[in-house]
Amino acid sequence: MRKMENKVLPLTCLDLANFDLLQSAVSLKQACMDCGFFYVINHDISEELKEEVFEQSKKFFDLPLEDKMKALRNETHRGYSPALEQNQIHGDYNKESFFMGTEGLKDDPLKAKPFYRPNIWPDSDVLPGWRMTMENYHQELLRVCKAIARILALALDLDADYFNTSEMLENPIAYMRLLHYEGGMSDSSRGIYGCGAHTDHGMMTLLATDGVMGLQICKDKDMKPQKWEYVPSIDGAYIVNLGDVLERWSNGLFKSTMHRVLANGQDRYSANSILLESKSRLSNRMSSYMPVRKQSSQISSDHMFSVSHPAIQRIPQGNESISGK
Ligand SMILES: O=C(O)CCC(=O)C(=O)O
Ligand SMILES: [Fe+2]
Repeated sequence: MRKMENKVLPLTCLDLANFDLLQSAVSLKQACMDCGFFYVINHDISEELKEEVFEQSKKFFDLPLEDKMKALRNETHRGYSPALEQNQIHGDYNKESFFMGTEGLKDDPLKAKPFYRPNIWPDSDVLPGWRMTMENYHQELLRVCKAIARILALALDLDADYFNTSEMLENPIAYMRLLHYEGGMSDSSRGIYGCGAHTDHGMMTLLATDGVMGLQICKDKDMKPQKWEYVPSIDGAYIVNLGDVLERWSNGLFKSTMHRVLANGQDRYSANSILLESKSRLSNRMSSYMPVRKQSSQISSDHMFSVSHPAIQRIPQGNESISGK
């Protein structure tokens, strides 16, 4: 088995209590261009709620498999996904998960769309209060995502509320996932990981873990040999990473960085929320988004085509200042 590298990566910390949004945007821009991973603090999600989520999550995963299978994941990607069902680049090892998404409100035409269908829940007699805790937490994560989106918009030289419109984040497609990695050891030589190397597909992901180390990122996937660095969890902070949607919109300026989870023999629990926005999924991308020329090698070759958001036609590069609006 290959020796695991223990290097820990220092990351930018975005403080949502900082009133100087432009100052936040400047340091966030640098973090987004560097690796797209950062921490967020002063988000106002209570520790009690987060602890309750992890407790309830553990209760669910501790249920007998036959009970968990009653909430089996359906075609709209909601519900329970047993271990070894999800294969990414290499097989994920002993990872089980539970998915929930945003639901359309009563009489909302969006309700008919697959991304807004009803969730699947464990039996409330078996896990009382479970649904309410998760719905509450999901709303809180969305609130934080929207606050981060304002600063990301400023970092892209757009209006702070650019993403917070009814077409975009006011009706977001947002999934929350509870994850449980059950013991086991990763073995790179056999391609066995807690979670194989991947980038996230959405706009951004917010992640909380139970503190057991495992998440690693690879800033340069073309470097040989690849260098993987640990991203530890920090008390009171969430880990945020940008996904492929934002990398495309920004013409590759902002990074959706490859990451994976190593299993180190211990059980590990995490919860993440992946935020998409509604328009890119519900309408034809090519008619909504203007195709632009690729910017040198900034866009990875596995992207079929490059689309940038119409408003993001020219993003200040490197040291150029952000004007704010
Ligand atoms: O569990 C983790 O720490 C991260 C999992 C992850 O990257 C994902 O689910 O996309
Ligand atoms: Fe991920």
